[in-house]
Amino acid sequence: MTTQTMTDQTQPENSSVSFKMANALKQTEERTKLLEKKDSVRLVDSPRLDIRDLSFFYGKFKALHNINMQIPDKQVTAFIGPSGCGKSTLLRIFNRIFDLYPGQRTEGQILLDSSDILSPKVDVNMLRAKIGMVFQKPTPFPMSIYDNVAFGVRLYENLSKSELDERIEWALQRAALWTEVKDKLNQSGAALSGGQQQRLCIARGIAVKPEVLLLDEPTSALDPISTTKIEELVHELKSDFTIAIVTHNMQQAARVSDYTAFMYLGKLVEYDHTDIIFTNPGRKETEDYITGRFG
Ligand SMILES: Nc1ncnc2c1ncn2[C@@H]1O[C@H](COP(=O)(O)OP(=O)(O)OP(=O)(O)O)[C@@H](O)[C@H]1O
Repeated sequence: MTTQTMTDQTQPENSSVSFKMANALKQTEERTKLLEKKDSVRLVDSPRLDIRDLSFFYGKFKALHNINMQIPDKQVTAFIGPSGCGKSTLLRIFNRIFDLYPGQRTEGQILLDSSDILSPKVDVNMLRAKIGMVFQKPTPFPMSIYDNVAFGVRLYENLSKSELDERIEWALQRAALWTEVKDKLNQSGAALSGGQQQRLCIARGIAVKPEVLLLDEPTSALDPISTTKIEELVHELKSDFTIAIVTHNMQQAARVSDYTAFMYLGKLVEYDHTDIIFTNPGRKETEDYITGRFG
């Protein structure tokens, strides 16, 4: 049934319910057409983020071009591609960090739980509780280990002392840091090693129980042992969270991710299951990149 006939049959002229239904149907039809048209798109079984025709501008410079993809729930999606292709720009859109900078703007939509997170109506603080981010360099706040992890929880929730203690322990356990810090929770987070600091930042990120965790090159400043720990952690965390990770390290993408997106010059060139991207990519550019021929 087309949108038009649906509308005609069910709609008393001013019924907002039928109007919404017709609108939703129209959007679905448009989306289907869009997806059929594009080869750099992959639909996933249970999308957590649905990115629709997303473009991004730094002033007049268009850094991202009409990205269409879905990020699957409780899986790890890696973003790879040569320096400057737009990986970090894309990740920073997901929790609207770009809002902090004048002159940066988006076009298109990103749906989370069927609402557009790019809408001006969205409460950005609440959005950042749902979509947490961990940066390249560990960035513990200048406060104790406990207060670092409690920081976001205190902002968004009103827990009793014992509930907060429980949440801190849970987050540090999930971040595989509890046994190393449980006897020094009041010490400064800055006194931990780089790898521990990054796990502290992950604990801080998950303490508010976000739906999505964004990791922007989380191991690039770490030694190999800490890197392995974070990679194991990423694998563990996907049972609870949807994870998107930007990495320069292709072995890392191959090891930790279920899906991989290859970007080049602000475009999504190819997006597929990680084993397909690394063993049988569909595009020459992807093959050239993963075999080290450029980038
Ligand atoms: N603040 C900014 N103002 C203007 N242009 C920017 C800004 N930040 C990034 N760009 C440009 O946007 C494009 C994408 O940059 P981005 O940092 O997202 O790439 P990337 O793939 O994450 O690179 P890298 O792997 O080196 O971190 C590049 O051309 C970059 O020069």
